[in-house]
Amino acid sequence: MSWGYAEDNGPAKWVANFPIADGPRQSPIDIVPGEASYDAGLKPLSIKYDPSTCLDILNNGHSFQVTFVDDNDSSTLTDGPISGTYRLKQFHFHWGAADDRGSEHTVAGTKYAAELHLVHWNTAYPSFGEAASKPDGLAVVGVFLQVGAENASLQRLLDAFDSIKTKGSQTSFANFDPSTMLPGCLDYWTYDGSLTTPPLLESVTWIVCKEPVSVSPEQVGLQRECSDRLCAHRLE
Ligand SMILES: COCCCN1C=C(N)c2cc(S(N)(=O)=O)sc2S1(=O)=O
Ligand SMILES: [Zn+2]
Repeated sequence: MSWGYAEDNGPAKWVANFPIADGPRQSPIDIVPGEASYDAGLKPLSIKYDPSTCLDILNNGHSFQVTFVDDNDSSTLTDGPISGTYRLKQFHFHWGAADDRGSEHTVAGTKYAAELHLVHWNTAYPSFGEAASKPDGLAVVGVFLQVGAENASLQRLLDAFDSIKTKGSQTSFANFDPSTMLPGCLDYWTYDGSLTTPPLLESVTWIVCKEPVSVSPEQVGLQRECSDRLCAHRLE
């Protein structure tokens, strides 16, 4: 039985096959702004994405994921809390069964409708696979999605959904600029954590944007409706 979000294979059961679930730096967490310390030494994020590195969109069975060419420094994350250059590898979303839940991180207990994760790996290591197991190997930028105005950038992704209905299917997806998914203000919280799904590796510097972006109720509904076909998880 592989991991998922049902009663018999959900987060409470992951520790059986992935003991690191009980580790010291597991994600997601509840971010309590009042308890976060301000670090004047932290720099603003420097994000530079090249749409031509966008490769394909695939249904990995838990969500849909847009993968990028990462054999050069065309799409990178630098500065912020990290040192060195991290390359964009993929982005994906987490959403739930209803508009009032779906995000993985919460802010003082508040859940958002969904959460975007932009996954980058440290070029100090020879490959993504190598980096994924190092304590400073990955940096994931998290963006909360809240229900409101329609998100034109997300619509292009949702339109691509129709061609990846079954688990494991993928289709080419070109010239998408993920920076169109970022909020106007890139203020962030940061902490050392892990992958939020198995293998739960404790290799992620989390960079969670304070400002959410909007999605329309129809778009969240479409994402949810498609999630049945994507056999994506239901957080509750
Ligand atoms: C060699 O590859 C091992 C890890 C591969 N990945 C597996 C995940 N479960 C995963 C979860 C991620 S999340 N939800 O914490 O961003 S990113 C990510 S991932 O880095 O793409
Ligand atoms: Zn994720």
